[in-house]
Amino acid sequence: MTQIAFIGGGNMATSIIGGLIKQGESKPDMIHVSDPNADQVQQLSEQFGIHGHSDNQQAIASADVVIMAVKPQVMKAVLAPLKDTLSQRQPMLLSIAAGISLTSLQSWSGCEAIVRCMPNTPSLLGLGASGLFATDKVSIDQRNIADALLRAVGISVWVQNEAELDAVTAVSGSGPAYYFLLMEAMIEAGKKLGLSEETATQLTQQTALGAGKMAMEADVSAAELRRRVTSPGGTTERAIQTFEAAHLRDIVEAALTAASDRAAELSKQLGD
Ligand SMILES: NC(=O)C1=CN([C@@H]2O[C@H](COP(=O)(O)OP(=O)(O)OC[C@H]3O[C@@H](n4cnc5c(N)ncnc54)[C@H](OP(=O)(O)O)[C@@H]3O)[C@@H](O)[C@H]2O)C=CC1
Ligand SMILES: O=C(O)[C@@H]1CCC=N1
Repeated sequence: MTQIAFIGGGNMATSIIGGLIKQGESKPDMIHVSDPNADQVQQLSEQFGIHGHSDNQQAIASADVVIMAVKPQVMKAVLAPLKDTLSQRQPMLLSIAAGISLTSLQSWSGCEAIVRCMPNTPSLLGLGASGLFATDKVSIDQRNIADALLRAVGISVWVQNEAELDAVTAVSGSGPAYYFLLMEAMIEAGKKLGLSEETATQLTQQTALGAGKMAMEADVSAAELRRRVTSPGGTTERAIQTFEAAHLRDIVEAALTAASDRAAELSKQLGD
């Protein structure tokens, strides 16, 4: 079975480790994690029964796959002391960092087989959405391993060129935050209309879940599902008119463009 090392044991690593174990995709004994925060390492080892390390070198010592789950800003510094070992051992490197290019990852790690991936936090529940892109040095077997790792926590989609990962970041990487923002706003508005916080929260959460599930399961578009809620001359029509008058679609486009631009900017700022 594949030995996996996570460098960085934060939010995303926790989500993916949880998914891998829950789905039986990996045995706890085959997973190593390293993080400077000793409490975090202890918590992960206790929760999942995996090997915890404070030293990144120890974590990667026998890894077939090294998953880089640190913030983009520290990626170069984290890889520098590992470069000799990685160059010599040549595991597959899988980076989940926003906006760190394959060229930078290759030059900082010395690895040849590299997969860039953009997951999202619902991976914790097995409901993640990940975009992946691989160098041509990644073998079919390694590609299948990367795909299986991410499919253990949701769906995986391979993109055709590296630049598309910036768009994936904007749509699904950051996407959960947009839905949470809308939920925050609906709960606030519900309270202003007289509901208790608890009731507004319950109704908003269940409505988000129901709408998401309907969109997934229906054989018609989101636009058609929206039309079916919208009675002519009714309440939804008024709300939708209000959103359209405030140019919601333009706002969404501007927000996603800003996220995608930021991913590209990070790659320029943090690259060599
Ligand atoms: N959060 C999200 O929704 C998504 C995040 N990503 C990407 O995932 C990556 C991780 O994000 P996220 O999990 O949210 O971030 P977190 O900050 O939760 O996790 C990063 C972890 O790396 C640790 N770390 C810092 N320095 C080192 C080091 N030298 N060696 C080992 N570990 C180290 C941090 O420790 P400490 O806190 O002590 O510094 C922290 O625990 C980022 O690159 C981000 O772009 C991708 C998709 C979605
Ligand atoms: O906000 C970020 O930069 C990371 C990448 C996608 C989600 N979180």
